[in-house]
Amino acid sequence: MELILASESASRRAMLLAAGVPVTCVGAQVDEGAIRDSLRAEGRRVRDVADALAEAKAVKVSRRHPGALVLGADSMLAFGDRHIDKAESIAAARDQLRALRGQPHSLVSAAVVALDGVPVWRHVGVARLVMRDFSDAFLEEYVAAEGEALLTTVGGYRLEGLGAQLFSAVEGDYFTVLGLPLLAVLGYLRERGVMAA
Ligand SMILES: Nc1nc2c(ncn2[C@@H]2O[C@H](COP(=O)(O)OP(=O)(O)OP(=O)(O)O)[C@@H](O)[C@H]2O)c(=O)[nH]1
Repeated sequence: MELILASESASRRAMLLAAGVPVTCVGAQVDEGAIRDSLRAEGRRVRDVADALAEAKAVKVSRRHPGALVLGADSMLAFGDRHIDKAESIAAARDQLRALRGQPHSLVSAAVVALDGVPVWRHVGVARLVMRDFSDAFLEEYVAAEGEALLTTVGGYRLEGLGAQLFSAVEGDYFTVLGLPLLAVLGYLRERGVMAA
């Protein structure tokens, strides 16, 4: 059975391919902002919003690919009562990192698998990260070194890269931080016989 990744995330695609899961990537083109705003207005938790976005992506793409398992995903930061998404500018990313400095936050990555337009599996992974109280000079060097990459990730960091220098502690699943609760996804694919058990 073919697995389709309803995501344009290079990190998610790379994780699955590195784990030996052949995937075809198809962008979902979902209006994430509309879904996010309406659920936030209802006071929904970050994990529920991420789950709903992952479902919307998986279901939309699976309607166009009957018979295929379609994996959708979404990652967001929970910081106090704030829901944090990808920054829209380098200045905003810098401000976001300054706000997160010296504080704990959670990175939530939701995954939903859909088949023929119906969700058939879901999992939400949560990792807890503690950002060290780095200096302003460090922050400027980091922002200059990362540049546009700051806009491609939900926290403005790539843990597997320079982002490692931002943290004093990371608790939970490394893959969840990178954008996918990969171990849970692999477990499901084995259950479905897509991968050898
Ligand atoms: N490489 C890397 N990517 C990260 C890290 N933290 C978060 N991300 C990425 O941040 C992005 C979160 O944005 P999302 O809206 O969930 O996904 P997207 O990249 O817009 O892609 P779609 O699934 O098509 O919506 C994802 O691509 C995650 O893989 C990290 O530490 N390293």
